[in-house]
Amino acid sequence: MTDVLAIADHRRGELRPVSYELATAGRELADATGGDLHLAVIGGDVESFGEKLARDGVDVVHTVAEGEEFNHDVYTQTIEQLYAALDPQYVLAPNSVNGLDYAPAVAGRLDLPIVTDVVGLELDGDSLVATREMYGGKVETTTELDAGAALATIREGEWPEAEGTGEASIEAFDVDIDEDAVGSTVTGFEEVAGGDVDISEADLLVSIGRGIEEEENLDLIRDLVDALDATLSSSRPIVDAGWLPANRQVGQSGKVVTPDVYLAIGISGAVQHVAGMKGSDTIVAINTDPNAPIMDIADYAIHDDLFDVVPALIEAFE
Ligand SMILES: Cc1cc2nc3c(=O)[nH]c(=O)nc-3n(C[C@H](O)[C@H](O)[C@H](O)COP(=O)(O)OP(=O)(O)OC[C@H]3O[C@@H](n4cnc5c(N)ncnc54)[C@H](O)[C@@H]3O)c2cc1C
Repeated sequence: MTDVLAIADHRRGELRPVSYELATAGRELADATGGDLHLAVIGGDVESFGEKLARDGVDVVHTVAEGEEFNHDVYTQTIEQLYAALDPQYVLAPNSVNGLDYAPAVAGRLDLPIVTDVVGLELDGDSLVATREMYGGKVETTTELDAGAALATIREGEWPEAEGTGEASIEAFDVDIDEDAVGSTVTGFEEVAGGDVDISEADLLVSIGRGIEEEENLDLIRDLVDALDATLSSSRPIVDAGWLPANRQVGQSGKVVTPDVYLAIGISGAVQHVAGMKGSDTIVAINTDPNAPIMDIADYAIHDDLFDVVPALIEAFE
């Protein structure tokens, strides 16, 4: 009982990036326990998902052909049966909408301690030590679980995605679902306003904050977005003001994004914002305040007025 079982996440026909992050977190934990990493994908196009998930560090990918979309009862029953068959020490799930739906139920059924929204995991002797954030990221806490087994949900964007093509075997797992206990099904999706864009999938984000001052200045920013062929996102005040829809918000109460480039324009870098974008590969910040927290984490900090810099960037990129 030293293995780790991680559960991949998918929605609307696509594997979510956290699936590959789970592979990294699971590998690290399995290295510490001395066990194997099992990565399971439940439902959807399991054949193609299985191949995609067979990345470096994964020992076995278990594919469970049960339905297309997430279903609470199918997931809880399946994970219970995977647990019985594989006897893992630890179970990892995403701290996503789906993960938070089924993980507590699974922990209850398996009588496992659960720790959610984890940003770090390590072993200390026989104890699992989980790092979590409190007070909007201002305080880090550690939770020590010494039960010898546990379930943890990991925060998206905290571990790098596993890469490469490993030597994982891909095995179909036959599950016996009690249909009488399946109480709900996904019948469809309804987009919220502006829901056509998923900023968490973007490679290049132009993100704006209160520094743009007025809604009409969005036109200037949209010109830059077009010139860069980028995707527009924002800090929370922009959404609160109704200038952009909620699906554009980056941060603790918005989305976690991990683009190749994050261009922060007139954003101060409050902890709640940084929680959503610190996993970006390259951070570029434009700010008149050299002491703004965003300047500390920026790879390129442009200490200047955005109303001078943005037109110059548009001209250069057009
Ligand atoms: C529970 C909770 C959850 C939250 N969740 C989120 C979240 O998910 N996402 C989020 O973003 N926030 C969130 N917040 C809010 C967060 O605390 C900050 O208030 C917010 O991120 C600040 O947004 P901002 O950087 O756009 O604005 P400000 O902090 O006002 O920063 C504006 C920046 O623009 C710069 N600036 C001004 N004029 C110019 C100019 N002409 N040129 C260049 N720079 C200029 C200023 O120097 C300043 O640094 C949350 C808060 C709480 C309490």
